[in-house]
Formats: sequence, C-alpha cells, structure tokens
Amino acid sequence: MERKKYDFGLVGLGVMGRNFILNVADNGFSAYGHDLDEEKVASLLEEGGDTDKINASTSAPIFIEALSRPRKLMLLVPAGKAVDAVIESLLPYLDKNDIIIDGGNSFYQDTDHRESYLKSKGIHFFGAGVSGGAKGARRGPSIMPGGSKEAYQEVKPIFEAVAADFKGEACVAYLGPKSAGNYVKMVHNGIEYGLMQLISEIYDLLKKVGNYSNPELHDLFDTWNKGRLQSFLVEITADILKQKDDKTDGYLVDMILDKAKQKGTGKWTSQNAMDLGIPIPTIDIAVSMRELSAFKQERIKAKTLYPKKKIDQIEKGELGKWAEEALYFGYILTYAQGFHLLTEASKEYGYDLNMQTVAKIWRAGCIIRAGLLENIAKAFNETNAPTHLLLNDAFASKINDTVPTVRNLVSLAIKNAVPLAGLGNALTYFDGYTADRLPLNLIQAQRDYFGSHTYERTDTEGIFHTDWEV
Ligand SMILES: NC(=O)C1=CN([C@@H]2O[C@H](COP(=O)(O)OP(=O)(O)OC[C@H]3O[C@@H](n4cnc5c(N)ncnc54)[C@H](OP(=O)(O)O)[C@@H]3O)[C@@H](O)[C@H]2O)C=CC1
Ligand SMILES: O=C(CO)[C@H](O)[C@H](O)COP(=O)(O)O
Repeated sequence: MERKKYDFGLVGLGVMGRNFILNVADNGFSAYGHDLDEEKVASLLEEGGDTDKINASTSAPIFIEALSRPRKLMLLVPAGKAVDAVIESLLPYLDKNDIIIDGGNSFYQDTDHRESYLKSKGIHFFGAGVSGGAKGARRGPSIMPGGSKEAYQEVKPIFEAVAADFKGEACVAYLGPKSAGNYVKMVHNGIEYGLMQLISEIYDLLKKVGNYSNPELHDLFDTWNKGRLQSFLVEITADILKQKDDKTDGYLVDMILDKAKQKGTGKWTSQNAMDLGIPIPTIDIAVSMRELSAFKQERIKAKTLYPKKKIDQIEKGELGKWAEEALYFGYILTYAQGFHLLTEASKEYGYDLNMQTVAKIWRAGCIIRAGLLENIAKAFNETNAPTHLLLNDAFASKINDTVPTVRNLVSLAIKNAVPLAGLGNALTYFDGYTADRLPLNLIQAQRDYFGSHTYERTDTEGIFHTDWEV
C-alpha cells in the first residue's frame, strides 16, 4: 500500500531548515526534507526518528513525489543564487498550483521576480521571512509571510502551529502582496543591527568610563531585562557577559575579535531607505560601524597617532542608571525609524502593511522581540494611528523623560572619546525630527547660489531664484 503523502516539504537542512522541519513534525504535521548533503539528510533522519512524521532525501524527484498536493515546500537555503538553483532543480517535478515558500533572507526584489517567473509556470511562490535563529526555528519563530493570500491560506495552519506564541496569539500573519514578507524581514534585520549597535556602545561606555567588570555588566543587563528594556538582545547580552573562556582564565567576550561580519540585510535596509528618501540614521550607522570594524590594522595604527585621555568620570551606579535610560531611548528611536520606513515603503510598493500586525508578530520568537513592542502595537491600534511613533502621545512622554539623561550620557562619551555613533545619531535624529526649523534654508540658498536650483519662501507660494552675486 502506498504511504500517505507528507504535509510539508523543506529544502535546505542547515541551521534553520533542520530546526524548522523538526518543529513542524512536533506540531503534528508530517514533513519531508531535502538537502544535497547526505550527512545532513542522515542526521535529520536520526534525530527525526519516526519516518511517518519525518523523512528526507538527497533526491529532488523522490522529495517532490513524497509531498501531498498542492505541494507546500519551503526553502531555507542561503539567499541569492542558491534559491534560484533550488527552484530550477525542483521545477521539472512540480505541478500547477504547487506552492514554493522562500523562508530565507532573500532580497525583496528577487522575490518579486521569482513570483512572476513562477506564476508564468503555474506555480505559487511567496516569501516568508523567518526570525529567531536556530532556537526560534526549533521552538517557535516569528514568521513574516507575504505574496498570494490564497497560497498562504494553504500553509496557514502549519505556520500558525509552529510559530512562537505570544499570550495565545501566534507570531505569524499574512502581511501583504508581493514581497511584503521579505521586505518586513529585511527591516526587522535593519532594526536588529540598530539595537545591537546601541547595546555594544552602552557596554563599551560602561566598561571604559564606568570601569564595570564583566560580572557587574552581566548583573546590570540581567536587571534591565526584567524591566522596560526586556528584550531578547538584552537577555543574550547578559548571558554572553558571564561566559568564561575555556582557553584562558578570562571571559570569552574579551577574546572575540572586534570585527563584525554581515550578510547584507542591514545594508539593504539602508540602501532602500535612501532610495525611498526615508531617514533611518541609527540603522545606517550600525552598518557603517560594522564596516569600520573591519579596518582593524588601520585602527591599531591610527590609535598610536591620536592618543586619547579619559577626562571625565562619573560614579558607577549613576552611570548605570543613565545607561538604562539612554538605551531605552535608543530602542524607541530605532523601532520608530524602522516603522517609519515600513509605513512609507508600504505606500510605495502597495504592500498595505498593518503596522499593528507587524508589531504584534514581533512580540515573540524573533531576534528583536521586546516588551516595548506591546506599546508599539498599542500605539498603532489607536484610531488616529501615528505616521511616526514620535507623534504618539504615550511615546512622547516616555521620550521626554529620558532625553536630558541621553544628552548627559552622549556628552560624557564624547568627552571620553568613546564612540557612541548609534546613540548620538538617534539623539541627533530626534533633535532634527522635533525641530520646526532646520538650517536647510541655508543649503537651499547655497544650491541656488551655485547652480540656480531655485528655492521656496516661507511667506509666499512659488519657486524663486536670486542672482546672488550681483
Ligand atoms: N542562521 C540564522 O540565524 C538565520 C538564517 N536565516 C536565513 O535562512 C536561510 C538559511 O540559513 P541557514 O539555515 O543559517 O543556512 P545554512 O547554510 O546553515 O543552511 C543552508 C542549507 O541549504 C543547503 N543548500 C544550499 N543549496 C542547496 C540546494 N541547491 N539544494 C538543496 N540544499 C541546498 C545547504 O547545503 P550545503 O551546506 O551542503 O551547501 C545547507 O544545508 C538564509 O537565507 C539565512 O539568511 C534567517 C533567520 C535566521
Ligand atoms: O535573519 C537573522 C535573524 O533574524 C540572521 O540571524 C541575521 O541575518 C544575521 O545577519 P548578519 O549576519 O548580517 O548579522
């Protein structure tokens, strides 16, 4: 008798795919995996155990034949050429109305192209960003699907079962047409870059100016994680700071080379924000600081040319309090910039995103999950949902409470030559966004002076030009 077909297929049994497929099986669905690497297939079969629930093969036709129709198969392979290679390798065996889901960090425009290409072949294709790392994929990630709503309905029960749970609500929701899912995941990662940069700066300042030891830093981050800064990134920072090194007597964090790598999603967020004309400086600078970190040898040489002195001190406990307020401010400003980009991109690309839904599915499972997202979801739920979080009364009050301290902390860092690029930038962005008059009138005058680019006036409608040199 022919065996019952499997409910779900997964291609790419690496860090994410292996964990995701095990999660699918844990939730009562049968799942079939595919990877070209025999070892990965064998290892999944070993852990998956019961082949009625989980099975795998290195053969594309065997994999496709094992799936129930319409076939629902998800790719968790590296973004870029691998996605196209997998699609081409599977296409000959697929039937009309089968569904391919790209769960990786694919560039959103690639998703749009793939959707049209596969539509011409009768195959549904949509992107569904997945966040939560290995543990999230295994125990409950946040999932960000876009594309065809009809195709999504077919996998909805599986995604809702495997996604993280926030107080009874699954951290997955259909977000919008076309590449909405991959776009939202890209901005999620941009926010991730911003938050990580802020945390690293605060850690640096506390260490260099406050003379905090690693155990003291652990305690501080651990305490913060129980308050309004509660978030996955603060939680793991506390864990990292207590990890001893197994090769020396010290702490592992101190032995890690200070060069941060990146796979592209943060850079894409900044590039796209530039294209759309939306300022997200805290995310931009986070990308730049990773780039700057790569110039390690030059930094070492430059240090000898520009000696720095500690010139200002502050009592340790007081600095700890300042740091908490400043990080809270930085968190709000980073989410605010990310949501502003999503709001404008949604109009530009016709995604019709609901910001409250986005905030809700980020409350658990993903890397940027934080208590603050509950407040953000509430802000976007109001009848007059703000176009920008800084225009929301509740957020205005939270920010006003912290701003004086942020100014003190940024000044302290500048005086002590501790680079606070993300936080300093967030503060400057805040001062710019809340200024009713910026000095950009002078820039307009300069443009008109050297290039007859014209300007508008504050008192009369119209376009003006002045012959400045007369
Ligand atoms: N790691 C993470 O924390 C997160 C990753 N992501 C995204 O998820 C995607 C997968 O990431 P991750 O699991 O970390 O990557 P891995 O490199 O761990 O796994 C990718 C897997 O895909 C396999 N693969 C590549 N090409 C093919 C092919 N043509 N046919 C079948 N299998 C293939 C690889 O096999 P082989 O190694 O033999 O080439 C590997 O097993 C990426 O887009 C990533 O950006 C998203 C969220 C979090
Ligand atoms: O998607 C993720 C989490 O949601 C990845 O972990 C993230 O892409 C890591 O990015 P990078 O390698 O650029 O730091």
